[in-house]
Amino acid sequence: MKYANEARAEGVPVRTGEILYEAMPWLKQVTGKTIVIKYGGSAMENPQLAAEVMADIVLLKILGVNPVLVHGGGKAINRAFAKFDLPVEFVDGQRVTTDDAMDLVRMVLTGEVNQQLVEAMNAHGNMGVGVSGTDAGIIVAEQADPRLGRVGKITRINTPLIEDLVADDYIPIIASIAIGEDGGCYNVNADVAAGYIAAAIGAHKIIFLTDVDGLYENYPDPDSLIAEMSLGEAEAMVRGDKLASGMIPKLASCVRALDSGVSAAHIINGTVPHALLLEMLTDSGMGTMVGGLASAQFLNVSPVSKFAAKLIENR
Ligand SMILES: Nc1ncnc2c1ncn2[C@@H]1O[C@H](COP(=O)(O)OP(=O)(O)O)[C@@H](O)[C@H]1O
Ligand SMILES: CC(=O)N[C@@H](CCC(=O)OP(=O)(O)O)C(=O)O
Repeated sequence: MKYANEARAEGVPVRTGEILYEAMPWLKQVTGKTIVIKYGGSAMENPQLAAEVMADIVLLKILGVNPVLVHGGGKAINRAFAKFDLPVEFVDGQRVTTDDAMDLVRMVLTGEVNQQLVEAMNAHGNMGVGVSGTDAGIIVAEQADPRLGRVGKITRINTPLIEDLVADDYIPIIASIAIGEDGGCYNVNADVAAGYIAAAIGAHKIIFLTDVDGLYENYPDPDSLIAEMSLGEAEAMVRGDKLASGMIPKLASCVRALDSGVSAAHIINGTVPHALLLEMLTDSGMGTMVGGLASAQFLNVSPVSKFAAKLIENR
């Protein structure tokens, strides 16, 4: 037997109840909704953290959210390229991919990264289903530019498999490989794939988990980290020349998703423990939110303004 006083003396956190309660308004906004989560290779480097991200996604599912995970694995691909002495070259955030390199990219994304995520997620109940974008023709593409080799430009998303998995309460884990209109397969940037998928399935939100705190207007000046920006501001930034490699496809994807009716796009730091939960279920939120607001503001704005922004976003 144990007395209640002893339990308290061991430090039952009084704040826990308040924290759980704080989640209620946010949960009401997202429960039953489909959220596309793009998990980038940069934020997956620590396997322990990656396992925690998978656990958080399962928790969101248990709470009634329908997550659809789209993943990259650029760093793992770079390592494989180094092993086979293949040159790593990017043009506007897209990897130049020869025919031989394509086999390696597919092997790493579908055979290695995808299955690691499935394994980590399914340690918490068998909800995760790993698929390649080629399965059931989820991602269909054609050659983007002959100079990039087998890099795909997405022409279509076939949604039935994703929708069936979600309806059956599974969590799709999708590797960014596309089936070619002309046969074969294509390497598709995972940010781009996530934006197209979010648009095609009519997701409520899209969240990019990366390895920086969000989008910086003048990277890496810490004072230029953007808390909120409108669709118009994001479009202007994509058209401008300030964005560097990794953020070009991410912000362009935010724009595509918002243009297609997704209510908000977030770029957050996936290396912060429980970043997804903090963004989705707390008053403070995290990172950069695109959409729903008229003008860009920086992170040192008062928390009240972020709170108001969230309310507007969720209308
Ligand atoms: N304006 C910017 N704001 C934030 N990060 C930027 C910016 N420009 C370039 N970056 C770089 O983008 C990287 C994230 O993109 P990337 O490496 O492709 O990540 P992921 O694997 O998550 O897709 C950051 O680590 C950072 O170095
Ligand atoms: C065409 C293209 O660039 N494809 C990407 C696919 C993986 C990816 O996008 O990974 P991250 O999300 O980690 O960046 C690549 O080969 O790196």
